[in-house]
Parts: sequence; structure tokens; C-alpha cells
Amino acid sequence: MLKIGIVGGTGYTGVELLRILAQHPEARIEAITSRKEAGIGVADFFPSLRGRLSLKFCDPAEAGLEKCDIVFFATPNGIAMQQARSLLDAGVRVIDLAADFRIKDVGIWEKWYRMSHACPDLVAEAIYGLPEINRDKIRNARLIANPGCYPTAVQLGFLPVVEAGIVDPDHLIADAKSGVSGAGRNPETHTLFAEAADNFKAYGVPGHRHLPEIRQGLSSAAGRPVGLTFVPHLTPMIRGIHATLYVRLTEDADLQALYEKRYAGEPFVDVLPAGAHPETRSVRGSNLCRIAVHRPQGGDTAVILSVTDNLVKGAAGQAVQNMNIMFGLPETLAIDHVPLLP
Ligand SMILES: NC(=O)C1=CN([C@@H]2O[C@H](COP(=O)(O)OP(=O)(O)OC[C@H]3O[C@@H](n4cnc5c(N)ncnc54)[C@H](OP(=O)(O)O)[C@@H]3O)[C@@H](O)[C@H]2O)C=CC1
Ligand SMILES: CC(=O)N[C@@H](CCC(=O)OP(=O)(O)O)C(=O)O
Repeated sequence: MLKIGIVGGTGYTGVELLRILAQHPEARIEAITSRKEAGIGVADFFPSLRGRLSLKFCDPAEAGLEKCDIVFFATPNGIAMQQARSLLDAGVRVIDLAADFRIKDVGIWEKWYRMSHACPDLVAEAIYGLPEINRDKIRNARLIANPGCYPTAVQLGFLPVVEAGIVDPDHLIADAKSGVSGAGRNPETHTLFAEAADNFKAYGVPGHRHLPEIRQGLSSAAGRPVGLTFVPHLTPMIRGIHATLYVRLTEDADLQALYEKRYAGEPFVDVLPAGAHPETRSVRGSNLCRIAVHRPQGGDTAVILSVTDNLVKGAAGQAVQNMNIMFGLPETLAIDHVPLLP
């Protein structure tokens, strides 16, 4: 049994980790932290977990995290970097669901995240936890940078054509929409029901902090820097990301065959039949990314549609996928849910 610690158990990714790990046959949750709810029973706070977990939230300082085999940070940016070193020194493996270790160029990270990095040497060691590109490195990693929600959907959609070198790498366009749970559980005006329901808007058009993360991954796949326009939108649903990706083809290719071949054997990437239009509800509550490839009117612009659940493949599910790989467990263990419909 793996001894698990979770820092930040009251947020949306924290409760999603709890939902998954409470049913994981090889995991035992030893500690869940919350500064605000310390001393409160987890199942009293989240009735969905009644009968599944008897733990109480505890303060991070009293959690005994160094006794765990693995600790997940489901905290805001800038928290994991303060505690990762002492945990790693104690032999604990760490998965950060926030962005502290995602961007290799620390100067770029500091510019986008507007803080100084506490441990740049650990950024160099961290493995970017997108199993579809880094599975072998994840196996032996001590420290995983779990990808962002938009970056997961966008990179998985672009990867096959970018790796194949058959598109103009200077003009990649990602038009992405997220449900409001992507903004976390902390109350903010723009996610109030009266603001977000029956409304739709773009945000972060001049630059969103997922831009450098996506660009880093796709540049590595292309073997050269790529140019990317990334426009996120807030859409009035709770879970889900829908990314519409546009590329200009520089060579003719059977895109359907290319995508099917690239993701053959990937348990969590489903390439839909030609002409399909994936819906966010077709992945809701599951660790799946469903992708469809289109070439409207046979022209030289390809349109790729990629959908995920931001809290599962975009966060907690992918984190558990990484944990399964790190500990030599079956990769799909406890994350093989059938999506919820409707
Ligand atoms: N929501 C999403 O779809 C996705 C989120 N992420 C990332 O995952 C992380 C968590 O996101 P989300 O669950 O939405 O966030 P929430 O705001 O919903 O939750 C944050 C959690 O962190 C705890 N926390 C806050 N500050 C500290 C601190 N200084 N020390 C210890 N714990 C702290 C909070 O509890 P308390 O204050 O009581 O301690 C709370 O449990 C973020 O970095 C986010 O960017 C990544 C992918 C997708
Ligand atoms: C809808 C919404 O607000 N989404 C968040 C997604 C960011 C997020 O969750 O952060 P990481 O994935 O980097 O950890 C945003 O745009 O800031």
C-alpha cells in the first residue's frame, strides 16, 4: 500500500484526488491538509466522501508528510517549491499539480508567475508529467510537474502533426474553452453564478501563463521554437475543456492514420472516427482525452478538436496516472472511469 499525502485537500483538484484515491486499491491516504478546515472531518466537509474516508484535515505543518511514499500538492502556484526539497531529501516522491516545476527556463517562469523561484535546481530535475511524451522518464522520477489543464488538451491535440513536421510551426492556433471549475474553488467575482452562467467570454488574449508551457512542449516536439496563438475562454459549464486547434499543412498526409498510429496503445487518448465532433460531456469524470481531426473542404488547413475533463486528465487523474507509472502499477488503476452522461 502506498502511503499518500495531499497538500490542499479542500480545492477542486484536491477533492478530485480524494475521489480517485479513495477507490485506489494500492493507495492509503495518510494525511490531507487544509489550513482553514484543520480538525474538520473530510467526509463532513465533502459529503460525497461519506463512508469512504475517515480522516480529518490537518494543518500542513503537522501532517507528517515525510512519512509518506508520495505527496501531491493541489495548492496554488508557489507552495510546492517551498517544501519539495525537504520531502525529496526524506525519500518522498512529489507530484505538483500547480506550475512550480513545469517551465525549464526559470527566468520565463518568474516573468509569467510574478515570483522568484525557491529552488531552480529542482526545476532542472523535475519531469513534465505528460505520459504520452515522457512515460519512460516518469517511471524513475522523484519530482513530477503535472501539466496544466489547457496545456494537456492543447498539446495532445497538436503533438502528432507537430512531431511529424507536416505543419507550419510558426503559426499554430489554439482556441480553447474551459468550464469554471478550472478557476478553482476560491471565491472570485468572475466565477459567481450571476457572472459566469448564461455568458461566454475570451480572456488572457495578450498572454496567458499556459502559453509558455504549451510552447515549451510543442517546441520540444518540433525540434525548433514554435509560434503559438493561444486564446482561452470561460464557458458556462462546470467541468471540461474543448480546444479547437488550427494548423496549416505543409505536406499532404493521411491525418486520420497519423493520429491513430501516434496514439495506438495510449490508454487515455481516444482518436475518434473521421468527421466526429467530440463533446466535453463524452469525457466528463474520466481521464480521457478524445480527439477528432478534420480537413475542411480538403484544404490546407487542418482543424483538430480535443476534449478533456480539466479536473481529471487536466489535473488529478493525470497525477494519479503519473503515480501509477512511478510505482510500477497498472497505468489505468483507479482512473479507468466511464464518463458521466448526461
Ligand atoms: N482547477 C483546475 O481545473 C486545475 C487546477 N490546477 C492547479 O492545481 C492547483 C490547485 O487548484 P484548485 O484545486 O483548483 O485550487 P483551489 O483554489 O480550489 O484549492 C487550493 C487548495 O490549496 C490550499 N492552500 C492554499 N494556500 C495554501 C498554502 N499557502 N499552503 C498550503 N495549502 C494551501 C487550500 O486550502 P487551505 O487554504 O485551507 O489551506 C485549498 O485546499 C493550482 O495550482 C491550479 O493552478 C491544475 C490543473 C487544473
Ligand atoms: C477557467 C480558468 O480560470 N482556468 C484557469 C486555468 C489555470 C489553472 O488551473 O492552472 P494550471 O492548470 O496552470 O495549474 C486560468 O485560466 O487561470
